[in-house]
Amino acid sequence: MAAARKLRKGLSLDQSDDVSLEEAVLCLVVTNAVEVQDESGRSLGIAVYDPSFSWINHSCSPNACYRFIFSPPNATSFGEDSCSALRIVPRVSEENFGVCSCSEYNKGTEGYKYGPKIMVRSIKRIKKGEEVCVSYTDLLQPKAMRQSYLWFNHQFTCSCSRCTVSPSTFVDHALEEILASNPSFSSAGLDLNLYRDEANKKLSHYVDETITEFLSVGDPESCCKKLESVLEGGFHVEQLESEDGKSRLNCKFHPFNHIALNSYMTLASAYRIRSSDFLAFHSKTDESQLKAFEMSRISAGFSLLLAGATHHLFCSESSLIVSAVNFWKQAGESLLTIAGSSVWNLLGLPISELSTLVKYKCSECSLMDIFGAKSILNQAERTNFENISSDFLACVRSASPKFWRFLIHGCHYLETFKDPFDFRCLAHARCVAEDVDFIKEDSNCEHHAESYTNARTHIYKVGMHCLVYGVILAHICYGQNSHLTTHVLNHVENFVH
Ligand SMILES: C[S@@+](CC[C@H](N)C(=O)[O-])C[C@H]1O[C@@H](n2cnc3c(N)ncnc32)[C@H](O)[C@@H]1O
Repeated sequence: MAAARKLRKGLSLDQSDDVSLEEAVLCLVVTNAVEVQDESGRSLGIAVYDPSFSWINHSCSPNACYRFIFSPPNATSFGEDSCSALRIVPRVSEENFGVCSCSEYNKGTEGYKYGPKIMVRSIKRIKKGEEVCVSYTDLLQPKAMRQSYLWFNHQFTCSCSRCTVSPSTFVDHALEEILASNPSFSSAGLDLNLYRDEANKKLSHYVDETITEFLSVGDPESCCKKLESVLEGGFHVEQLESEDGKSRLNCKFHPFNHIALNSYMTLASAYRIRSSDFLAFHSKTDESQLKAFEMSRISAGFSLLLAGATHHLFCSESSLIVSAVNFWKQAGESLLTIAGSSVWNLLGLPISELSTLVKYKCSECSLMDIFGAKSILNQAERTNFENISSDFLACVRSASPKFWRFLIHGCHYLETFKDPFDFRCLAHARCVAEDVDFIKEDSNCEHHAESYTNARTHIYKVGMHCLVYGVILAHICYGQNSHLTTHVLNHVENFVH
């Protein structure tokens, strides 16, 4: 703004041009600014980078992504001091009228002092001459929501291949999918498409309100109740005329529906908070430790379901890799927290069992052998990523049913899934544990100890696979030295040693 005023003065424009000039500057900022987020995804404000970044257009199926680099490679903390160094300081000089590019800020001894660098990386093969695009919006939203966000925030209508293809892509269809849980409705041959929009709008509003209330008031228990009751019980769309009078259409979200995905994310964090609150506000009796453990289990269950559902979508739309990184990482961390919990002592498994656990090697894929030599990252570049990906999925798919029921015991909604990767049987049949009731009080019984050992081994195995796979994806999106890659590698190494 200062530069623009100076320019106006230089051009001898009169004061009446003030408003339009200031508007023009604000438009320039709004058009070209990007939200800067710290390493944990917290918004720090907006910044305008130089044209090599701000020339990049949006696509809902982008071939590149970006990240911010905050500190020199050896500085890891983000405390008070580094925060003050992150203030974006305007600089005015005669030549450039105060427009200071990020690359300039990062030069020389002042390097990294005034703001984060931005780095753009390809996430797909880009042919010579092909336009490089990033995403300006959340790619796990259905088309109408993406379009409305882009219109209100950037004033354009996206006409990328994902938005214009007809019929819509599998992912866009899936993100809005609802299921009729009313058999008479399905057999009447009525078209569910007619009700999809109405149902999605109505429920999206309710779920958004619940999540907003949770974020502002911070009552995780009420949030869990509300979200689970919508996910499990479904909802009524409207009264339908049928031959035998009026019948109600009862709908449920498909697990790929964007509202369901959003709810899983919220439920995973609400259960995590409930678990730590429980330990903080109750005396450390065996009972309260088991209760807190139950909440951590369910949180991990939602994380794993979210990762499984997103992976399915990612297989059709590879630009969802950025979401996949976060969800696999989150699922891996929650599972390893469960595997390393001291509560297993109460279930008859001494903590010493952990050392046998970490020696575990996967016979079906190389993912478990990598630590020691961080060669998987180089391997991921050399070998076919699809092979690594399908080996990984085969492993976690075969191991998950061996602990899934243990993990989700006590959560009615999660009990409707046979395992976190099988979306065929869906909400129709409840797959409640029939064989072993894992959480029994007589936990010293040999039979249970054996079941717990198996469950724990498989939780550890799948947790490790998820984290390592998350590292591989993070390596593709953010490069070898990214915060995420380092964070995940440290997490795994801490666990192993
Ligand atoms: C950061 S700028 C991108 C570069 C800009 N196209 C240019 O030529 O300077 C953002 C603006 O570009 C335009 N834009 C970006 N992606 C677009 C797209 N997919 N379709 C239409 N306009 C787009 C919008 O006007 C948006 O506000």
